[in-house]
Amino acid sequence: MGENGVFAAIVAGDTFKYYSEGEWRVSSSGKSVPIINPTTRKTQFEVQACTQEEVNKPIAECLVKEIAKPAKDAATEIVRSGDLVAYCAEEGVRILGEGKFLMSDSFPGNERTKYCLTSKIPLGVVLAIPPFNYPVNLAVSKIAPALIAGNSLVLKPPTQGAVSALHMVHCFHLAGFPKGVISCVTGKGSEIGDFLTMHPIVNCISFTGGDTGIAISKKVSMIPLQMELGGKDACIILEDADLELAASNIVKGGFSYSGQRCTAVKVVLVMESVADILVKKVNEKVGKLTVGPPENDCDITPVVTESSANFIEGLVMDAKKKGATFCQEYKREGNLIWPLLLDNVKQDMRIAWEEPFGPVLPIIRISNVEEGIHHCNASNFGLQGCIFTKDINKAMLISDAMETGTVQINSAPARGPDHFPFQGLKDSGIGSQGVTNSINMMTKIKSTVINLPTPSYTMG
Ligand SMILES: NC(=O)C1=CN([C@@H]2O[C@H](COP(=O)(O)OP(=O)(O)OC[C@H]3O[C@@H](n4cnc5c(N)ncnc54)[C@H](OP(=O)(O)O)[C@@H]3O)[C@@H](O)[C@H]2O)C=CC1
Ligand SMILES: O=C(O)[C@H](O)COP(=O)(O)O
Repeated sequence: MGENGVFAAIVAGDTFKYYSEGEWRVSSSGKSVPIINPTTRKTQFEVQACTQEEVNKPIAECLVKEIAKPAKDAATEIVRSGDLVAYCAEEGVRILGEGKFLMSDSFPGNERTKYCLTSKIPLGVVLAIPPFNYPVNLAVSKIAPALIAGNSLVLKPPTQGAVSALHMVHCFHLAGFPKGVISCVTGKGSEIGDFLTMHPIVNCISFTGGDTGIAISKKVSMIPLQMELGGKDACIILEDADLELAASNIVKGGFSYSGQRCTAVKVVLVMESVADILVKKVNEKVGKLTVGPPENDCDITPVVTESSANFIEGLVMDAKKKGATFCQEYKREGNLIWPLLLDNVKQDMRIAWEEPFGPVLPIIRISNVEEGIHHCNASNFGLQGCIFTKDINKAMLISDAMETGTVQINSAPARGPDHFPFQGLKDSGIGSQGVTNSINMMTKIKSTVINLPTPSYTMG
């Protein structure tokens, strides 16, 4: 079985290596897969039995390098994307296999002369535009429902994240997707965006990102839009809350991927009577966050661009000038900003309203819950929110009063699991995502009506 000369590098002992990042490698699984010669029915070759981690790593490493996502989170994004595709394939079969049969005499005044058959048909071409923070997962969450519903798809990946997305597209290519079903065009959104979004062959746009989505909505013609835009997710803490649980969720919700998630906790509204204890607990946890390069799997990594870092710094300096309490010293090196909790934030500070998309979290102290609800509802955003209390009755009342697409009770905001509906009110979006909603949104209803000359029940 041995290979000689130029091919020696691709074999380890009797087993062929696998190829990743320009190198021939041996799997950490220590296992191999036999390839049986159909003629002799004996093992002819052995190849590496790669682990799931090794399969994911080529894409995941791009995420680390391109968007500074911590290594563990990058691998999670890839696994999550694979799971989403698998679930979508099943859900598509369920949803698209369904139709409806309606009879005219079930509506007042009609006879049984019409049989209506309805089914779902594809829209045509779906344009998918994901943002930098989930260039793979938020691409797949658009690609999978579009394809299972029978559409073809054009992906315009975020510039920062494009290489990760290209690797993901290659997986679809390797899986044998027919030519032309998926296209992936790269380039700056500011340069090719209008051409794509206003292109006459595009029948639907699924977009995730910032205010750009609002501009697109105003420009495009009469096609279905799915827009997931910014958020200023509020976290309301009542007096009876489990403060340890709340503190853990505030840190996880506010600082994971350095706050660069639309669903990040972006303002904490805490009852004054428990504010000191909560702030102490949150500070202890913030102190344990590691700061540094994504390759080292640090919790806080450089934010995506220098202009993002400058924007975040602008919010911090505005809060400083207007008297916010700094729980940590503000520290920045290049794009790396150390996690910062700002206490006693007031309504006139920009950070009370704007989303930093960075590791900086404001705390507003409130004297009653209505104040918290009012702050949440006064925002132009309405993505998610969360409430911490042990009183489920109160939580339900507050949830109903909050003008956000989702309210989490006793947990930080989050999009997943990916089959849950995900939607924003007001400037946070149009339509609803989640596997089922996306499949439905990317199809049209088609009816065929059979007309009988005489009512069917008159015979016999
Ligand atoms: N609701 C949600 O799920 C999310 C919301 N966000 C929001 O987005 C903000 C910033 O994220 P970011 O990714 O920079 O958002 P952007 O809106 O700037 O970019 C999102 C996507 O749109 C593309 N794009 C840019 N200009 C145009 C255009 N004129 N026409 C069509 N496409 C265009 C970008 O491409 P290119 O990279 O080439 O510019 C990118 O692929 C955050 O502050 C947050 O508010 C972000 C992530 C998720
Ligand atoms: O774009 C985003 O930031 C997301 O849609 C949030 O997803 P997550 O809650 O799973 O991080």
